Formats: sequence, structure tokens, C-alpha cells
Amino acid sequence: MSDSRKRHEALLYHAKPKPGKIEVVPTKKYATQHDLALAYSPGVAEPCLEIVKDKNNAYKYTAKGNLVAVISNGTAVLGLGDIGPEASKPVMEGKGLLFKIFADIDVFDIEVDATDVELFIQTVKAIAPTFGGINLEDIKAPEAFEIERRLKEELDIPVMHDDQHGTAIISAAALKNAIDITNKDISKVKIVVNGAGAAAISCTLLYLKLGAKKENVVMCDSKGVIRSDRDNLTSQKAEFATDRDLHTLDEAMHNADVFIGLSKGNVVSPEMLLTMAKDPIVFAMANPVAEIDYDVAVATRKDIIMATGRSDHPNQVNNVLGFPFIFRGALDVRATKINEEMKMAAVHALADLAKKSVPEQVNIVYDEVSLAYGREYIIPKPFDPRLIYEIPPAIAKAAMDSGVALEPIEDWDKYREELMERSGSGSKEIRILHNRAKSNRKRIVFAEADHIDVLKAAQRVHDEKIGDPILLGRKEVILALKAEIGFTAIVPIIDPKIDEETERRERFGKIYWQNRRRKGRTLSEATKLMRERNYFAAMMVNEKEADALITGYSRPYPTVLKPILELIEKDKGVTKIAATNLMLTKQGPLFLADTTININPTAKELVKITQMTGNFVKMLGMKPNMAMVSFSNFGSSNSETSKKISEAVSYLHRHFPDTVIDGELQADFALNPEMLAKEFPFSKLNGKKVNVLIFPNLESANITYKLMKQLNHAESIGPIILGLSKPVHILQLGSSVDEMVNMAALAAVDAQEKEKRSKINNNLV
Ligand SMILES: NC(=O)C1=CN([C@@H]2O[C@H](COP(=O)(O)OP(=O)(O)OC[C@H]3O[C@@H](n4cnc5c(N)ncnc54)[C@H](OP(=O)(O)O)[C@@H]3O)[C@@H](O)[C@H]2O)C=CC1
Ligand SMILES: CC(=O)C(=O)O
Ligand SMILES: [Mg+2]
Repeated sequence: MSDSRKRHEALLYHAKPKPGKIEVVPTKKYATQHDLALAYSPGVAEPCLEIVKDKNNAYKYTAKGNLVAVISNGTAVLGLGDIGPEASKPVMEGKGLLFKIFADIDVFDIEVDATDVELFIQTVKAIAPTFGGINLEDIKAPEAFEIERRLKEELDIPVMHDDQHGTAIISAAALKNAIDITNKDISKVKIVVNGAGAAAISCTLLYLKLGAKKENVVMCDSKGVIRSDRDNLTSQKAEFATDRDLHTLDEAMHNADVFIGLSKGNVVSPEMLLTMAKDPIVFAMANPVAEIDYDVAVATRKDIIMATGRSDHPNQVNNVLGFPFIFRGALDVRATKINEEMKMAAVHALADLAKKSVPEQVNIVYDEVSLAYGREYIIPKPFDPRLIYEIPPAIAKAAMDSGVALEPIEDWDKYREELMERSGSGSKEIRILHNRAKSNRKRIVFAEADHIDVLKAAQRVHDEKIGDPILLGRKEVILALKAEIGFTAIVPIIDPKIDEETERRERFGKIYWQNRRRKGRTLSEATKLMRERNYFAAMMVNEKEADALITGYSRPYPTVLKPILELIEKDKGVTKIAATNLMLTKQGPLFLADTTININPTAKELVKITQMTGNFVKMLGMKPNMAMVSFSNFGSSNSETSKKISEAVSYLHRHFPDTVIDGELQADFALNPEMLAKEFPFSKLNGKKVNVLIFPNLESANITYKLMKQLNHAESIGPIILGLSKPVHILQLGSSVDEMVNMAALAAVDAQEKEKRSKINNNLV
């Protein structure tokens, strides 16, 4: 992607559909007069009075305990320098987003117009009662040192300057592992630190705690090597001043084992790297432009261990790996500080995690085949799902052991479970799906590419490398729309109505006619039908001229379903297809079936729907725990519906005892493990988290999915057709671009799996 396109995309991302990246969402009911009387006057007075009695009650009755302030004055924003408070806001909102998605911590970002140290300190102190913790961000040195020291001393909530300690923790963990991999000795390595600001000074101090020796460190700032004979050194710089005969970074780099860059972009040359010792360790961490470009560095030194602060290369050493999890642990025990013990615990926990085998999910997210501890994987990846349950417990334990935890954790297993729950957000499933699609790109026909939103979805699928789109529809319209939306990539465009396609229409028509001639279609009718986009597109998939098909955006579901069913064979053993919707809820993914095909399935059909849904869930790499839901529990009603479900469940229990299914169950019992265990301890679903709901009929399933979508804003993928032999998926009328992109990713994964299955079958034959 060109630089101007990247710039445009970044600006658009921030501007649309709503300016900014975060919003405030109420967590309590607010629908009725009664709710409001509790939320606000008069009810709200009660918690106020309890907090008057004891300030600690603020943790019980308000959001304080999970709320962190990300505060900056904009004086050292990334490597962009002193750009002021307003311009720092996108970064602070970004930190807020990362706190939320990685550790479920709520953030108010606060940009303060105060460069004066005392004014800044007093401002933060004045607003501190709102928060459970304070994350200072992008404040320049040396002011940052005094600001943090004073606030830590004067406040009783955890305060951390992220650029100092977040960076120190992550880079120390990475350094520990890089030294291990290169068989160096931390007490002997020669370290050049470029930059002598907030991040650089704190990182170096932490390396000394890990065993590095001050006499082996040379530090440079914008004026060159920090020497003892220089005037006006700050006390922090003076601590690292050297008497050696070194003046420039160039000179300092000779024979250095380690380079730590926390300065600004492009200040290190390939020539400098060439003078470093064997197996050089280079952490070029300036953002957004590193001290030396990743590709240049690895091309210059084959024996290098190279890391940057960026996410687009291996070894991202960035404080994003730290602050969400450090604060999570600190908040969870109500730590009054983030102390040295907690920092060191985080270093070891992160370094150790990198040595453990990497879950497949992480490989998929990062489009890797098999990440493993080594030169290109010295530190865990930010999307590693284990971070949330590995790092905070280490921090919490260190806080408890060092006596700064006001609310110690008693049950560690329960705590880990709570941490896992916190990461149950839907977007992770989408990421996994997209990355699986990317791992083996498929040709996806968009049968309505002459609609602007469909075309936009195809463009994203192309640009994000989710698949290779084939644009089907009126060619002239597609070309005009492509120009309008700046979709410049050359991709196949197919217009089934034009002369150019005569050969294919006739060929497809003939194949179709041969299959249907006993069902009343003539050859000329069949050939004529191929002018219709869904017939043509389905034939492309049948004839392996495309791998998957997405359609249905502009027409009612049944009109699209008809040609699909006429042309695409069902899977072996399937008599009736079904459909499921994947709902991405706060509690994790939930599949609902049958949402669009079988109006009133029989017990036998319910069995089939359950099996097809279960197989599909497995195909996506999850374990299906399924409940058949109704308005009654385990025969508490004598109705036809309850009997039908009970019959289907007993059949499955008898013939497929390994299938995890139970019912009939009311939805709340199915989804609430405590309620279920209390009332129905005999259920097969006890101890399991239900992720599939099978409904007794289409009405209930369809209404539920639409209600969830509208009321809870749950993201949904689907309806996903189950039981077809080809990856063909029908959209809901007027789907959004996001929904279409997700559906395309799903169709691609479906195609990959069907391909795998057919290879296995061919080998068996
Ligand atoms: N990857 C990560 O997680 C993180 C990366 N960083 C990056 O580190 C950098 C510094 O941030 P921070 O410490 O907060 O900012 P500060 O403003 O506190 O410090 C900047 C330091 O860089 C020095 N510097 C500037 N230009 C040069 C140069 N050409 N050669 C050597 N030193 C130079 C300055 O020197 P002087 O003292 O003479 O002015 C100063 O010491 C930024 O690029 C930032 O993006 C920061 C935190 C986390
Ligand atoms: C990552 C970060 O905090 C910085 O570059 O400032
Ligand atoms: Mg920062």
C-alpha cells in the first residue's frame, strides 16, 4: 500500500463513522423511571452516603476500581516530540483502546495543558479520586522523572509512567531472552543506549537490576555520547556519564553487543551495525520510525537479533505488551503502588512465556506457520491469549508478597478463570477467522459486485489479503464504482450478460442442462438462465473456476436460495440444509441454529441440524457444547415442542454419546453455569460453557438472532448455510460491509476445509 493510501486510511479510520476511538457505555439498566431513580436521584444518594462513611466504598459502588487515567501533556508523543496536548489525544485514545481490548480496563484519556511540573502534578492529584490507577504517558524527560516520583509518593493508587517502566519491563524481558539465545553473559555485554530520555534511562536502570554492569553501558543523547566532561547534565544522565574516549554514537557502536534505541528514527546506519560484535542484539524501539529499518538491519547482519517497537515485523518490543496486564494485576489486588518487585515479576513472567510452546491461535493471528522461541520470537506477541492470565497473576502475587496489596487474592484458580472471561470479546474470533482465510487465499466470487457496498467489501478482502475477489455483475457499473471508491487493483470482472461470456454461458448451460434435463429444462432455457448472476456464479464454483461464492446482498433470501439449491449439491448424507448464525457476544462466540431454513423441524431434523452445527463449530477450531433450548427444562412441560426436543436429545445421547448436548433447557439455564449446576446437577452440560443453542423452530431462532443483533449490538456472522458441498454463502438483504467481509473470510475458511476434506477422501479412494 502506498504511503498516501496508508495516511488516508489512518485518517479515515479515526474520522468515521464516529470521530475518535472510544466511547462511554452505561453498565446498568436505564430503561424505566424506576431504573433512573436508582441510577440517579434519589437512589444515587445512598452510595454517596456510604462513601462518605468510608472512602473505600468508592471501589464497591462506582467504576473507580477498574478505571485508569491515561494522562499526558503531549511533550514526548511517540517519537514525534513535543506536539502538545490536543495532538497527543489520538495516542491516548489508542492507549485507552488497548487497555480495554487486552485487559478489560476502562480508561479516560486526559490531555493536560501544563508543561510546568508543579501545575501538572497538582492537576493529576486533583482528579485522582476518580481513578483506580494512573498511567502517565508521553511526558518528556527530565520532567517525567520528577512528576512520577512525586505522584507515586503523594497518591495511594498505582501510578506508572508507561514510557519508563512499561518499556523497561518489556525490553528487559526481551533482552534477557536475546542474551540467552546468543549465549552471552549479561554481566559482560557491552550496551549502547541511544536516547537518554524517560524511556532510555528507566530501561537502563532495569537492565542493571537484571545484572548488566554500569561500566559496560555507553549512553548517547542528541548531542552524542554522555561524557563526564559535558556541562549541564541532568542528574539522570550524569549517572551514566562515561570517561572513556568515546564521543559519537558511531564510535560507541564498535564491538557493542547490544544496541538499545529509544531516541528517534533513522539515526543508525548499516555501517554502524557492521562494527558491532558477533550476534548483535539491536532493539530499535523509536516509534513510529525505528532507529534503523528492520529490513535493512537484517540484511546487513545475518547474525542479528532485531526488534522494533512496530507491529509489522517480528519481535515487537513495545509497551503495549505491558501496561494493560501490569495495571490489570495491580487493580485486581488494589495495589497502592507498582513497585520494583512487581516490575521484576512482570519481566520474568513475560520472558518465560516466550519460551513456552505457542498456541495455534497465535500462529493463525500472525499468519505464521509455527512461532517458536528463537531469534525471531524473543517475546510473546500482543495478541497472545495467554498474556491476560499469565502476567496479571504474577504482578498480583508480587504486590501481595511485597505488602502493597490491599485486597489479596485468595483463590488463584478462580482469579485465572475471571481473567480468561475478560478476554472473551468477539473481535478475537473475527481476527482468527481473517487470519485463517489469509493463510491460504481463495478465489471468492462476489455475485453482486455492481453494488457499492459489495464492491467495498471485495476491495477490503483484496487489500487485507483475505482472499482474491472475482467481481461479478454489470461490468460498466463495476468499473464506474471501482473508480469512485479508488479500488485500483486489477481483479477479474465478469459480466454474465455480455458477449464476451457467450462461451462460458453455453458451457455452463450445457452442464446444467445435462444434470437437469429430466426435470423439465431445455438446453436453450438452461443457457439463457446462465445470464442470471446467481446461476452463473454457482456454476463457476461447481466448475472450480472460483473457490467460494458470496451473494444475497440485494435480493430477498428465498430468491437467492432457489438457484443455489438447484445447482449446488448437498453434502453426502444431507437431505435438508440448515443455517447457523455466529453471534460474537461479550461472553464469547455463540452459534444459533437453525436461523433461516427449516421452519418447524421434526425431532429427526433437529438431530441433523445439531450435528451439522456441531461439525461446523469444530471446523472453526472450537469445541461445541450444545444446548437445545425451549421454554421448559427437562420435561417440565408436556408440550409437543418439549417432547420433540427431548426425543432428539435422547437419540443423540443414545447414538452419539460423545456429543456434548443436553436439553430441553430454558436459555438462561443453558447460558448460566451456576443456575444449571444448582438446579440440574445431572446435566451433561455441567462444567461446560455452552456455545451452541439449537432452537425448536425457525421463529425462535430467527427472532433471537435479530434481537441480539439489534439490542446488544452483538456482531453476527451469518446466516451460514450448513450442508452444502460447496462454500456458497447467502447474505442477509442489505448486509453491512463488515458483515460481508466477515462472511467472505468464513467462506474462504469453509473452502479451505472442504478442499482438505476432499484431498483426504481422494487419498482414501
Ligand atoms: N517501543 C516502545 O515501547 C517505546 C518507544 N519509545 C520511543 O522512545 C523514544 C523516546 O521516548 P521518550 O523517552 O518518552 O522521550 P523523551 O523526550 O523523554 O526522550 C527523548 C530522548 O531521545 C534523545 N534523542 C533525540 N534525538 C536523538 C538522536 N539523534 N540521537 C540520540 N538521542 C536522541 C533525546 O536527547 P536529548 O536528551 O539530548 O534531548 C532524549 O534523551 C520515542 O521515539 C518513543 O517512541 C518510548 C516508549 C516506549
Ligand atoms: C509505545 C509508546 O508508548 C511510545 O512510543 O511512546
Ligand atoms: Mg508512549
